[in-house]
Amino acid sequence: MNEHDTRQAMVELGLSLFNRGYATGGSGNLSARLDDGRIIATPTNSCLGRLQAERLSLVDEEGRHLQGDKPTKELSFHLSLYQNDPGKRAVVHLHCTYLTALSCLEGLDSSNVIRPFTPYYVMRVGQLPLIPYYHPGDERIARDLGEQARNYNAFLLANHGPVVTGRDLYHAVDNMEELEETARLALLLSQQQVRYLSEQEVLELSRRKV
Ligand SMILES: O=C(CO)COP(=O)(O)O
Ligand SMILES: [Zn+2]
Repeated sequence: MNEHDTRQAMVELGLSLFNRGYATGGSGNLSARLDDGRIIATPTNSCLGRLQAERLSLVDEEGRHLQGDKPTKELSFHLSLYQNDPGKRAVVHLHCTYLTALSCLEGLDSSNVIRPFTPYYVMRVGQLPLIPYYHPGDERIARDLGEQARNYNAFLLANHGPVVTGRDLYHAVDNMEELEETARLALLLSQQQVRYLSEQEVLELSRRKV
């Protein structure tokens, strides 16, 4: 996608996420890496439902501000994901209700917060590691995500919310929506006897990534 189309996609997807309640108020941020390595990111304190294409922040690979409004305070973790895994071309961070609820629970399995029970969770996300709590904008989020970037395409920030990546913005948003619905189901089923997918079933699904 060229710069113009990326800007349009960011505005369109931000509005769509906002209109369907995945993003509220001024929380969350989006970014996408262009072919030349520059990055378009949502400005800090912006409402994802009211983004303007020409005001989106443009930064270089090192995060130097080139154009537009001041970028998100989470720019460092977006950059760290791109720098550590060239396959990642878009990053979506939200405070969506069910994943954020999950991120506040005690006793989570930090290697994989959601044990697989539906195919698309495995096919789109696979595993969801938990990142310890740090305040929003803390450089340690960037450090931890960078260390694990190659191995995962989604992360859950403890007491905060999810970070999901993709090969473009549409892919990252679709992955995020699948993950949020999976968290909703996990909480809905928390008092029920769930038949989890077997190791063999998970292995077979992980070869069918979408
Ligand atoms: O979600 C957020 C912080 O974690 C929102 O921050 P920004 O408004 O700076 O993007
Ligand atoms: Zn946040």
